[in-house]
Amino acid sequence: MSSNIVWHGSSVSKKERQNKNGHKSFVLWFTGLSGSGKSTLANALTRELFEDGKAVYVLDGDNIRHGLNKDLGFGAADRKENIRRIGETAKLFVDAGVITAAAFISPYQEDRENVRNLLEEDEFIEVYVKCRLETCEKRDPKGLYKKARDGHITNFTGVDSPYEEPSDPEITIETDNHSIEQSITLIKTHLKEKGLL
Ligand SMILES: Nc1ncnc2c1ncn2[C@@H]1O[C@H](COP(=O)(O)OS(=O)(=O)O)[C@@H](OP(=O)(O)O)[C@H]1O
Ligand SMILES: Nc1ncnc2c1ncn2[C@@H]1O[C@H](COP(=O)(O)OP(=O)(O)O)[C@@H](O)[C@H]1O
Repeated sequence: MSSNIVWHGSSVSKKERQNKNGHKSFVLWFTGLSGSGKSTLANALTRELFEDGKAVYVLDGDNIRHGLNKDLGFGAADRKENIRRIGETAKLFVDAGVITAAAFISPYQEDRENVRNLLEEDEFIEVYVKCRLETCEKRDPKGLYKKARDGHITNFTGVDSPYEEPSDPEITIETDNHSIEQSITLIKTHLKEKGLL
């Protein structure tokens, strides 16, 4: 919709920022059902990387929906716009030299692929936080599944709104079977193998 706009180059490049920080910048995109463990893993990993001197930030669904995306709901079009804006935000963080952990249900494969395509190769690492609906519902950390089953919330992912599993994620964590510590180790091992840590 915008016209008559011209891109301005930056006086400090992404590479220079990465060199100053002493590491590459990229997005770890945690996707999965509500209660699967996205926020827990994003925050635990970020804490460890922060202690290790890395520049890190977490973008989290609940938090972003308090501010930047407070105008969006949970219908398919709004979820798409939610992920589009987060993708653009994550790209800015990567440009700023920051390791960015994004924790969003992001239920649609196409929307996740659009974010991947915004970034360079190796800058988007899809982490499928895989967990059986039954387990997520048992955990129900915010009581939302109960509300959805009782009909107080509609369009709830896994109940009356779809979740499309990633077809080829870089990392799959099965939080039914792995502890939080094991899950973090799996992610760090992948990042080291790829030369990102
Ligand atoms: N209808 C419905 N469906 C799913 N989730 C709901 C809904 N209503 C509120 N919530 C709460 O919002 C969090 C999900 O926001 P996201 O921005 O990650 O969702 S999405 O990516 O746009 O699908 C989600 O957070 P997590 O539980 O951390 O996934 C819920 O706390
Ligand atoms: N391996 C694991 N990884 C992440 N969370 C786990 C794991 N095992 C159990 N949990 C628990 O599951 C819950 C996940 O909640 P949360 O991180 O808010 O999920 P989400 O952000 O996907 O909605 C937390 O109470 C967490 O302690």
